[in-house]
Amino acid sequence: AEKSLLESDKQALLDFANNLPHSRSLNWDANSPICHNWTGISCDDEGNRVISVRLPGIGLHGPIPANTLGRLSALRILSLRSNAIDGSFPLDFGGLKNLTFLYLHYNRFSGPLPLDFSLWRNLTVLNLSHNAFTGTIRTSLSSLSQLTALNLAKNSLSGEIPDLNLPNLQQLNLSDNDLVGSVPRSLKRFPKSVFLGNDQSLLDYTVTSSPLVLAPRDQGSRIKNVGKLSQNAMLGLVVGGSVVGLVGFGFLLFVCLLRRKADNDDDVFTGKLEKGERAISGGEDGSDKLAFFEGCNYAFDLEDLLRASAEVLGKGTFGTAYRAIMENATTVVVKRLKDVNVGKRDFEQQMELIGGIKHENVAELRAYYYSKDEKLMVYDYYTQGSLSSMLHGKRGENKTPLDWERRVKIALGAARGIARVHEENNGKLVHGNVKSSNIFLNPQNYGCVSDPGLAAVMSSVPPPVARAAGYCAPEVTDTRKATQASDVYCFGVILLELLTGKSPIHTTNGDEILHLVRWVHSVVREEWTAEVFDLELLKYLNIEEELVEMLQIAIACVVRMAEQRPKMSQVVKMIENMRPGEGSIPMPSSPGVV
Ligand SMILES: Nc1ncnc2c1ncn2[C@@H]1O[C@H](COP(=O)(O)OP(=O)(O)OP(=O)(O)O)[C@@H](O)[C@H]1O
Repeated sequence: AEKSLLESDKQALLDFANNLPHSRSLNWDANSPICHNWTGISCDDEGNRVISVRLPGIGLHGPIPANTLGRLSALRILSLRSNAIDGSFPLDFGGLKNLTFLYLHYNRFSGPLPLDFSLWRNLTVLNLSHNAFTGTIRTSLSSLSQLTALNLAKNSLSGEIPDLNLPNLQQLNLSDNDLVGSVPRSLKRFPKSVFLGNDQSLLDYTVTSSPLVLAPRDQGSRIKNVGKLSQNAMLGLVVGGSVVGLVGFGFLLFVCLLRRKADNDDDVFTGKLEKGERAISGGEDGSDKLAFFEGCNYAFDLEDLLRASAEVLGKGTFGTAYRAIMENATTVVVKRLKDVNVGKRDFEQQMELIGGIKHENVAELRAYYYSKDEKLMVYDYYTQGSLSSMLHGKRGENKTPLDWERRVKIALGAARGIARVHEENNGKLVHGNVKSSNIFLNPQNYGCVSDPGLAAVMSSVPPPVARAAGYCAPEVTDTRKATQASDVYCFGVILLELLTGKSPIHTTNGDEILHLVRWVHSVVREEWTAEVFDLELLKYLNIEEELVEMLQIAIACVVRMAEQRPKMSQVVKMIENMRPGEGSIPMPSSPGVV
């Protein structure tokens, strides 16, 4: 049955190519294997269905013939950008229920946008810019809860912009249309540039500041009542606030504590922490205290945190990370969690579990804080940044050259760290968020994993934002439930990042989004193995064998069937075997000892 599905996909593509003139020839030979040889076509791992059609700049001209591409019911990626296709948006695309990326920009499409976008629930990126679409922007776009990028620029769309409720939307462009009215509330977080080239009235709004900065005015009257310490905190925050680019983290905490303070009159602040003291907070209900872990050498408490100035490091799946610099120059990372759905007891239990992991390859949780309104975690600050920023650079900066030796150490360390996490809780703890922005370097320059076990306290694993989507094991896309096997998959993606130097989801010249795992598979399948590797690595001599060996380990980790993936402890052994010398490095703390 599967073969016949592929056969009908093939027929649909032939019908398409035979009925739409194109100035460049396609090598779509009915007798050659479609998944391997046909330009622009890729299939799923089993080779049963066509999942991606990419035909940019082929010189396609004329309308898309009806009942052709619309029959590719397993299609996830469709790119026909930069052609000369005209006519209206094909009605039969409604059958492409799995469509995730749709690129039709730089064509001559005209007529209205489809009425009902809810047909494409998985749509993540939609680019229809540089066409001649008319009519209104559809309200039904709101049903695309996965949408991260929407580009409708350079069309002739008219009317008002509907209030689109798209929480995951990160990129928007509606410029150069004939839109009127005002920018709806939901889109005021985007800069004015995305509305340029429409009616002037659209530019008359104030960009809403980051929703992070809590500054309720009515708190002002309470400030007088909080005594000396808090006045110091105020001072701290004024100083912090005067530094450009710093957000008043103190203020943030301050406000939230103030609220508590007003609610119950306990003293909010504990005294200084004795070295090594287990300081799970002294307050009556303990709700306002930072809970530190044993052996923590930090001499700071909430009061110091209050006075810290902080900078937003980034927003992640589970919340926002801040770099907080204390007055004594201690720098920590504070993670402010959103959507925690467990009670205090369960939260504490999970934090104790995570904080109890003492291992050189697991970033240590130093302290945490739980109150009704605020859940915080405190980590060391890693000055070198994450593996992600080292490999891919933040906006082109920060890129650290990583030679092969360093990459092997990072891979090995991260593998050991994840394996250690998997031993916790009677061998049941899942990391749940393995990705290169959660890998740091320990003092010996081995990889070190951060952020384990958070999924357990969160309401649900949110749909991955585009950046994280490349790590998502295929089964997790449906189940939304991370497992140890899905951690192994994510680790495999990190190995691929280390080998290729590419991001798990990367764009090619023409804004198209490629999925690293699929890309590697397609290249390896066609036996261009050498082309897979990071150019920077190819300048080192005599490492080819190790590169290929590591590639094999990576591919074993990202196999589609979860039960066929190796266990993390086996992955550690495989990497160690590649490097006989590495296996003998003693581990400072034996697993399980807290
Ligand atoms: N302890 C740390 N030291 C230095 N940088 C950090 C630390 N923890 C996080 N970061 C950086 O801060 C940014 C935001 O981190 P955060 O963990 O909130 O998001 P993320 O890693 O992108 O996603 P997720 O929430 O899914 O882990 C990332 O670039 C991350 O690498």
